[in-house]
Amino acid sequence: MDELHTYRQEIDAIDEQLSTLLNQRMAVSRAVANYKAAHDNHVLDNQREQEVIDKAKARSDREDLKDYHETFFRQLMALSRAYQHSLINVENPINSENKEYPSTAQGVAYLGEQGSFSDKAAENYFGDKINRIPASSFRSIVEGVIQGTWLYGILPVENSLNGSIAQALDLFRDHQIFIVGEVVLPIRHCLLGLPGTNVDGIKKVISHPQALEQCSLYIDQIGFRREPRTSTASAAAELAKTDDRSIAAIGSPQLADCYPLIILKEDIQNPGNNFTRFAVIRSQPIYQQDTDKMSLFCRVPHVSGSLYQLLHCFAQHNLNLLNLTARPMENNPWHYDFYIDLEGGLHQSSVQSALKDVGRICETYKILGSYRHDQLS
Ligand SMILES: O=C(O)C(=O)C[C@]1(C(=O)O)C=C[C@@H](O)C=C1
Repeated sequence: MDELHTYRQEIDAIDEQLSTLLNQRMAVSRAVANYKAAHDNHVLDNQREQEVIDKAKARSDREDLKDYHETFFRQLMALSRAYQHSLINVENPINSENKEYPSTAQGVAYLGEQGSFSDKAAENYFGDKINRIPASSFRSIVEGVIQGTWLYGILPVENSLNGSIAQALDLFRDHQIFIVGEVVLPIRHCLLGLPGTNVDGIKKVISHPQALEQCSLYIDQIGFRREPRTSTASAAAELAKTDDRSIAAIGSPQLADCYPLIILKEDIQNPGNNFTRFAVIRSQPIYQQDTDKMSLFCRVPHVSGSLYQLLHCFAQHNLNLLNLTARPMENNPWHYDFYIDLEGGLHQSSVQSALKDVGRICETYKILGSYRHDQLS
């Protein structure tokens, strides 16, 4: 028997012990995952990981092995985290019953007033089956849904010309809300005025900043002054209360049905395909077997290559990304979280495998929802 063979026998014996220990360690990690799920704790605990690494380095019997100890335990804990994520995020929702929402909650809250694009999006999604309640801000919609005042909320998340709507994405990241569906609306803007208004006499236009931006070419061509309002519908409501014919509002043609205003000019939006995507949100996720789109927030370690690794794992599992938006972390300047939409539902094995890798790579990640994409998107 040569020397190498003897060494390999020794390594096999050590590996056997390591495998036994790995079984034991992962069993404890599984118990920790259940605890964390029950107590709403994050999987990643940086402080604890540093303690584990420091202790491991101190146990090293040679100075030149300290770094190997560190890497070994870092990897071990990344695997432990991946396992915990797979138990908390993937298995539980699919296998468990979708939880009941609070019985007091009812209706769907949308931004703005009657006739806003959000109102139209809510109508398209729910029809007349459910009350539509106007709300004054994104935050009040999210808080009302979490507190059980409203069953659903509807928020614009992306415009095909202007990109992601950062404020909505940040609320998804920072609150316990989930996306359960989406609506895509073609955005057609018109110029609205009081009856008797002459376009030549208009000096100022009021609307939501997104709408003003979406009509920037027309506004600049005529030379109107722009003034932002909280929504297109609140701009229309404000105009209807005045008798000032030097002001016009910009918004959907439906606003002319809701307020005593007339359409002065139709289709003033910038040329191109202008669609807005709305997310239907709820305080509890709904996981169904026929979903085909998912949204996530991912936080990768702030080191070279980590975002590449994250994207690589979606590519490896043949999953097409539909959106990737970097959002700054509030308490950590120049560091970013990544909002991701991908093609595929949580019930698919390729998605579940990719998410196991995502859990290994990310410091933390959150599944925002698995839902059906709207045909228009
Ligand atoms: O101690 C915990 O909180 C664990 O979840 C266990 C563990 C580990 O595997 O050691 C895993 C993830 C945490 O980031 C820290 C440590």
